[in-house]
Amino acid sequence: MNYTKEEILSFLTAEKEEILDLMKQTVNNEENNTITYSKNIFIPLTEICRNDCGYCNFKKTPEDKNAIILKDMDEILEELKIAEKQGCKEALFTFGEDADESPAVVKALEDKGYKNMIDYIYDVCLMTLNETKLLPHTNGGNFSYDALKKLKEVNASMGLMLENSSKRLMETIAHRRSPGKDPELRIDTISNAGKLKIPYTTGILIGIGETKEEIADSLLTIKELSDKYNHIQEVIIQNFTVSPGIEMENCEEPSLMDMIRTVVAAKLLFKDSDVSIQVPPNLNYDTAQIFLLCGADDWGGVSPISKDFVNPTSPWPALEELEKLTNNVGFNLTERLCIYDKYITPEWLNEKLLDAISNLS
Ligand SMILES: O=c1nc2n(C[C@H](O)[C@H](O)[C@H](O)CO)c3cc(O)ccc3cc-2c(=O)[nH]1
Ligand SMILES: C[C@H]1O[C@@H](n2cnc3c(N)ncnc32)[C@H](O)[C@@H]1O
Ligand code: MET
Ligand code: SF4
Repeated sequence: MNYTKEEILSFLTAEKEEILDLMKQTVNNEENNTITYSKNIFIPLTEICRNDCGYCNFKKTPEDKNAIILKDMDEILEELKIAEKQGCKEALFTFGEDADESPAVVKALEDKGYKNMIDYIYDVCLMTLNETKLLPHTNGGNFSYDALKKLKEVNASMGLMLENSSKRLMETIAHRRSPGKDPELRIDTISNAGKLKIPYTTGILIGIGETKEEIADSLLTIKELSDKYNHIQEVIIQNFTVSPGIEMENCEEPSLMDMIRTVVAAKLLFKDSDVSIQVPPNLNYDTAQIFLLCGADDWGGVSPISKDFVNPTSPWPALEELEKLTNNVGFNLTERLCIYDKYITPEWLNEKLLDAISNLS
C-alpha cells in the first residue's frame, strides 16, 4: 500500500484497541499461513571494520588478541562442510566494512596473494559454490557498484541494513564514528544492488536513538527503493540488544510495544508488495510469537551450528522449538533458501547460480 508519512506515524504511535485493530489487518488478509526461515551457517570473514558503531559487539581491532583479521579459506571450507552435513543451505558471510583500509588486513591479504578484500570475498564465495551445496549470501557493509557487480556473480542474494535513514544519527553515539552508516551511502549501495538486479535483504535497527518520525522515513525510504527496483525480498525489523562492553551498554532497548508498532507499520506498508517482514527470533526469545500476530512472516537465517556473531549473547532457538512456537500461534514453519523463489530466474541469476540452486532440490 502507499501510505503517507502521517499514516505510518499513526501506526507507530497506536495504542490499545487501535493497535489490536491494526494487528488484525496485518494477519487477516494473509493468504497463506506460512512462516519461513533459512538454515544457515554464519561465517565472519573479518572482524576488522572501518566503522565503530555504538551498538556493535562484533567489530574488533587488530590489537585484540582474538580478532579474526582474515579467516582462512581452508578453515572456511571445513566449516562449510560441517554445515552441509547438517543440511544448511545458506552460507552467511557477514563481516566488517572496508576492512582492507587496515594495514593488518592488507598484510593478511598479501600473504595469501590478494590485493583487496573484494577479490578475497569473491574467491570465498566461488569456493562455496564449487566445493559445497551452500548458497552464499554476503552482508559486509557498503560496496561500490563495481564490487557489487563482481560479487553478484557468486552470491545468490546479498544484504545491507539501512539501519535508519536519518543523517542526524551520524552525530549521536550510534553512528558518530561510522562513516559507513551515512544513510546517503547506504541508499546508494541498495540502489546499485537494485540496478544490478541483486535479490536483496535490508532493514532497520530499532532503539538506536531514533524518533518515530525517523522510523517512518526509513520505512518509506525502503519502500521507495523496493518499488523502484523490485529487488527487496525482505525487510528486517531488528531490535537493538544490549550486550556487555558495547559503547551503548547503558542505553535502553526498545520496548515490546515499539517493536510491535514497527512490525505492524512495516507489514501494512509492504502488504501488497510481496516483500517479507523478518523478525529475528533470537533477539526476541520470549516474545517472538507476538510478531507473527503483527504480520512478520520470516525468521531469517537460523543456524543449528554457529552463533549469531553480531548478537553473540542471543542464541537461536533449536529448530524443533522454533517449529513449536510457530505452530502454537497457528502458523506453519517452512524452510526457504537465502534467495526467495520468485527471484530464481535468468533475469536475476547467472547460469552458475541457477545450476547450484537446481542441484539443491
Ligand atoms: O544472524 C543474523 N543474521 C543476519 N542476517 C542474515 C539473514 O537473516 C539471512 O541471511 C537472510 O534472511 C537471507 O536468508 C542479515 C542479512 C542481511 O543481508 C543483512 C543483515 C542481517 C543481519 C543479521 C543479524 O544480525 N544476525
Ligand atoms: C548485521 C546487523 O546487525 C545489527 N546489529 C549490530 N549490533 C546490534 C545490536 N547490538 N543489537 C541488534 N542488532 C545489532 C545491525 O543492524 C547490523 O547491520
Ligand atoms: C557485522 S555488522 C553487518 C555488516 C556490516 N559491518 C554492516 O554493519 O553493515
Ligand atoms: S555494526 Fe557493522 S559497520 Fe558497525 S562497527 Fe559493527 S561491524 Fe562495523
